[in-house]
Amino acid sequence: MIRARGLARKFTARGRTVEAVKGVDIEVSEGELVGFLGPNGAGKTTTLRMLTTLLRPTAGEATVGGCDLLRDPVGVRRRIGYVAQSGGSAPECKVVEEIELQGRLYGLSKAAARRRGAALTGQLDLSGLDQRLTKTLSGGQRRRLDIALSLVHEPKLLFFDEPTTGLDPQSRANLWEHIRRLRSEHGVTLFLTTHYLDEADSLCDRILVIDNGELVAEGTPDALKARVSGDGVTVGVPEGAVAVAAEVAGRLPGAHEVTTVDGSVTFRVPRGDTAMPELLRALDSAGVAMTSMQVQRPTLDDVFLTLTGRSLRDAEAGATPKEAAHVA
Ligand SMILES: Nc1ncnc2c1ncn2[C@@H]1O[C@H](COP(=O)(O)OP(=O)(O)OP(=O)(O)O)[C@@H](O)[C@H]1O
Repeated sequence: MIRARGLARKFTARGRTVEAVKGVDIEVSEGELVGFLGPNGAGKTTTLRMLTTLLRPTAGEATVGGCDLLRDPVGVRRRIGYVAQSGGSAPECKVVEEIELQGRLYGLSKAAARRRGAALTGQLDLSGLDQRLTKTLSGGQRRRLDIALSLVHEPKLLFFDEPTTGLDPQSRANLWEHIRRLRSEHGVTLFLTTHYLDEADSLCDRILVIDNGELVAEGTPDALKARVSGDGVTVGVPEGAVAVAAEVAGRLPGAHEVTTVDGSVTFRVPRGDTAMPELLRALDSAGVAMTSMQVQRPTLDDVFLTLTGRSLRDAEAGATPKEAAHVA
């Protein structure tokens, strides 16, 4: 469905050149739900805008939906849907009118546009809202309308930029369900960008991790997490016993990354659950009473940290602000 080789994009603004995407290879098969994960400013939107023909690459090539990105952009556009971060509905238009208008723009007859509008409002739980002005919709409802608009021409490949940014937890969960159904019930292949770890983890079959315009990893959420060496363990002990507890923890087979913070010791071991009884015995022999204990399976943030040396959240905090002007 998507095959990109060495896709790159530079921006030059006010005499400064930014290499937003530095030559990425992307492969997405039919029926996959693939996430593009990275901090703010990593190059996700730029890549998506290139793959959807909105921005010309400065280097590289791609086929999208079977059409060549550079030689047949119109063919690409016919075969894909794109839900942009900002959405695209007109505020003073009714929901159903907006969908039907989109259908007409894609060349459907009035009757066919009406049928498509009815099918899409049903599919995306918008039936009861079809006479509402789009400006009165909630964030989640507007997102569902954006999806409906992108599906009018029945594309088999949908690009989705930050699907749930700005939504409350309930609307996010609801939107995730709709995204899953697009694939399972309607056979749509999905490529979405996100900087939410939980979103990538729960929704995607496969994740591509991008940082500073380069792909730094790719795999299923589980395979990526397996690249982090072991479970994280945090053990609480009385203030005066932290140094002894750290020494005891460091002697466990395979223990590494031992650190101490206030009244606790954290470290990694290959298997947190099997290390626990041994740690308890060893602490007991050293005369240290454990006050709390937590074992954490690796998260995607641990993956990002392992790969880049920075936490995804820190990377977000240090992101470079976007230039105001687009230099295409
Ligand atoms: N039109 C532009 N002019 C100059 N620089 C740009 C332009 N668009 C993007 N950039 C820069 O390219 C880099 C990648 O931006 P991009 O929007 O692709 O990141 P992103 O991963 O999508 O971030 P976000 O999660 O915030 O949407 C950033 O450094 C950004 O400032």
